[in-house]
Amino acid sequence: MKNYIKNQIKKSYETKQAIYENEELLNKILEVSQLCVELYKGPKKTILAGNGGSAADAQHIAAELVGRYGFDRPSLPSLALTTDTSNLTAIANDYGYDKVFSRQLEGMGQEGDIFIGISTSGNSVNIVNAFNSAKEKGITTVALVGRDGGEMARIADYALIVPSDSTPRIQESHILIGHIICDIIEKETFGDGVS
Ligand SMILES: O=C(CO)[C@@H](O)[C@H](O)[C@H](O)[C@H](O)COP(=O)(O)O
Ligand SMILES: [Zn+2]
Repeated sequence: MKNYIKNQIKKSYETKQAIYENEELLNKILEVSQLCVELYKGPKKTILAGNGGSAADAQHIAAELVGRYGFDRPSLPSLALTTDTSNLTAIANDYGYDKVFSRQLEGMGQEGDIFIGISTSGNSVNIVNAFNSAKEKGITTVALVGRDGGEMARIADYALIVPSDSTPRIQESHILIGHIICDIIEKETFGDGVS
């Protein structure tokens, strides 16, 4: 059993090692971070969404920005579309679960915002629909995904694909990438920058 636990940990750090060695993915993480830094120079916001564990990741990342990540500084506007149960239940009930994020994005997204959709498969239909709504509104789309990236990676402006086929291992890397992006945003916007 202890070996089983050690094997899970090994798989987790091997996935992170694969990211560490993937220059293309590292460049994309940097590109998305810089995009967010530019966004926060104006009155724009990041918007996030995901299902299940990825819903928790969306909320976690939004809270790092609105609250604080590493040090005290002014709040950065960020919205997780997974938190308002009245919106979620009404939209799911009246239009279907596939519309829970796209409908909110249509109401609350503004041109120039960035929408980050989080999914391990890259094929969650409610996020794919939200990407399509985002495009119509002039909102930049970022797919934080795994496996082969799925439909989301195909239609997003930027695709960060964790090189793994395991849902939990992908999720563990998603939050690592989310933390790195928040770290860069905070340091570049309010600190001494990132060298
Ligand atoms: O956290 C986990 C599994 O680790 C689950 O809650 C998982 O997020 C859910 O099954 C999601 O519905 C999966 O959706 P997705 O990652 O394919 O978009
Ligand atoms: Zn999970």
